[in-house]
Amino acid sequence: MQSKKRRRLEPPSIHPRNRYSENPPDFHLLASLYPSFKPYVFSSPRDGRARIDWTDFNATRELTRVLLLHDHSLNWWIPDGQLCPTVPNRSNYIHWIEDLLSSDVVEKIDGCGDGVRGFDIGTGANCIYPLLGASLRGWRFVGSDVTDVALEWAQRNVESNPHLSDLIEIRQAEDILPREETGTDQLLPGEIALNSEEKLSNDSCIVQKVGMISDERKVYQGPPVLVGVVRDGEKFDFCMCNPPFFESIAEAGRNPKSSCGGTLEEMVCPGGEQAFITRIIEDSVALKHSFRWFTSMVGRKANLKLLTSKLREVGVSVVKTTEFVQGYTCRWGLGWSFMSPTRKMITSQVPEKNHQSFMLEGLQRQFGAMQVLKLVESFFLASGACCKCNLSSFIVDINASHQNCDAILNYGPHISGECVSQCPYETTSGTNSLPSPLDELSFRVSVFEQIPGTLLVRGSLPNRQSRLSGLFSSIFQKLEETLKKEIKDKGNRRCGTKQAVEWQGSLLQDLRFLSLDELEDMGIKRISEALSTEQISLKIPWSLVVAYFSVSVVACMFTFGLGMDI
Ligand SMILES: C[S@@+](CC[C@H](N)C(=O)[O-])C[C@H]1O[C@@H](n2cnc3c(N)ncnc32)[C@H](O)[C@@H]1O
Repeated sequence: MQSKKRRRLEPPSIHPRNRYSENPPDFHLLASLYPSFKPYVFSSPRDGRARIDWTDFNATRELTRVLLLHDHSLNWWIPDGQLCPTVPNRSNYIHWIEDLLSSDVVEKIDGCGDGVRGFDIGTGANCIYPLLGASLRGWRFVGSDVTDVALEWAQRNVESNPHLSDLIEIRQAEDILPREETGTDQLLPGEIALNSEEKLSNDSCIVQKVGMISDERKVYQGPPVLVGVVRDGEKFDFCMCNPPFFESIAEAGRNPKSSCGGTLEEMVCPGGEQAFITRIIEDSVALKHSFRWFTSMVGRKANLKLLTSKLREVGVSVVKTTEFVQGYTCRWGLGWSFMSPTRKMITSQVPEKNHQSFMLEGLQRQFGAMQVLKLVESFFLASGACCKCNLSSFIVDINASHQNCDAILNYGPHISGECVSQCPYETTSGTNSLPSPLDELSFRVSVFEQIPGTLLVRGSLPNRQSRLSGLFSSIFQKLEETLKKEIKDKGNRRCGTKQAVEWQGSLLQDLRFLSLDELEDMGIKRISEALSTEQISLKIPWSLVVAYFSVSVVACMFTFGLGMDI
C-alpha cells in the first residue's frame, strides 16, 4: 500500500543533465531528417503524436541508430537480435557515474593518467556505455565481453567512430586457466555463456548443468569478471555493468511492450544478476585499490537490499544507490568504494526538478533515521508549517504557507526553536478557511538509511502547480544546511565525551599494572574493594570490571567538573 502511495507522490524522474529530460526525442523531426527511420514512424490515431512500434526490433534499433547519430554524432549498428540499448536510459547511468566522480565522497585515485578512465563489464555488441561516456565526457574505457559476436561488433562500433577509437579498448574476459588445466568432467567457467545455443535454449538444462547453484546462495560460475581481466597495475576511476539479469530463459521472458532484442548470452547467466554482481563484489575486494568506484545496475529491488548487505560484510567505506526510471523501466544503480571517505557530508550536485536529496555521511550512532526524521519535523514546525510525521515509513509530509516559507528562508528557523504551528487543518475554531493549494507548498521529506552512518534525505514535490513551488529547492537547501550544522554541533559535543573516554581507556591500561594498595592510595576505593572480593574476581571478566571502572572514573570527572560536556 505504502509503496503504491509513494509511487504516486514521486513521479518517475530522468537525470536532469540527460539531454532528453526536457526534450524527449522528436520522432517527426527524426523521420524528416533520416529517410531510413521514416517507415517506422506513424501518427497515433489517439492523439496524432508521432510514434514507433516498440515491439518491432528493427524500429527500436533504427531509433537508437538515428539518436546516436543525430544527438551524439556516433556511427553505430548491431546485428539482428542483439540487445538494443535505449539511449536516454543508458545516458542516465553515465550521468550518475559523473555525479559519483564529482561528489568528493571518497579520495581520488592516483595512476589513472589523464582524465577519467572506466571499465565497462559486459559492453555488449552495442558498446553503448564506452561510446556514450567517450562522446559525452571524453572518458577513456576498457569494455570487456565474452562472446565472439559482442567482441567483434563492439570493436566495429569503436572503429566506426575514429574520433573516439583511441579512447576505447575492447578486451576479452578470458578464462584464467587454460581448458586442459581445469579437467574434462568439470564445468568450465563460461561454458554456459559461451559455447552452446542448445544448452541455453533449454531452461532446465541450465540449472542441471550448472548444478552448483544452491537456492540460498547463488554462485556465479562463468568466465572471469574483473579479477583476471584487469591487468596488474591498472587503475580505473570506476567500473560499470549492466549485468545479465536473469537466471533462466523463462525468467527472462520477453517484454510484450517492447522489443529490444537481447540474446540468451546477453540476458541470462547462472544465478542471475545476484550471482553476477556478487562476483563483482568479491572481485572488488581483491581490486579495492585499483578502482575508485565500483558500480553496477541492479534489476530487482530485493537484490539491491541483499547486495547492499553483502557490501557491508566485505567492509566497503561507502555505498551509494540511485533509481533509474525511464518510461516503464525501473532499475537501480549500486555503487561502492573502499577508498577512504573524505568524511564530507555532500549535497547532491544535481538540481532536480521535483526531487531534491542530500546525504548525511559519517554519522555517529545517535543520529539514526528516526532522529534525523524528528529533526526534519522540528525544523519545519519551528517555522509554523504543518507537518504530518509517519515514523514507521520515515516520512514527513509538509504543508507550508507563504509566511512559513518566508520564515524558513529569511529568518532560518532553529531546530530547537519554538514550535509555532499555524497549520489551518489543526484549528478547532472553524474560523480558518483552507488556503488554496496554489498558495501552499506541499512536499514530502523521506529519510533512508543506506548503510549505518549514512542517511539519504530526499524531498519530493508531487506537483509544481503551487505558486510557491519555485521555493522548494531553496527551502530544501536550508534544511540541508541546518541539519548538517545541528548534527555537527551535537557531534562535536559528543566528541569531547569520546575523547574523555579514550583518555580514560589509556589511563586504565596503566592502572591495570598497579596493585590494589596503590589504587587505594590513589583514592579509587570502590573498584579496589570490588577487585578484592573473591566473588567478583572469579565471576566477572576483567573487561567488565574495566568497563565499570571506566564509567566510575568518567562519572567522577564530571562530578568534579573537569570540563567535559556530555
Ligand atoms: C545485459 S548485456 C549488457 C550489454 C550492454 N552493456 C548494454 O547495456 O546494453 C550483458 C553483457 O555481459 C556479457 N557478459 C557475460 N558475462 C561476462 C563476463 N564474465 N565478462 C564480461 N562480459 C560478460 C554478455 O555477453 C553481454 O554482452
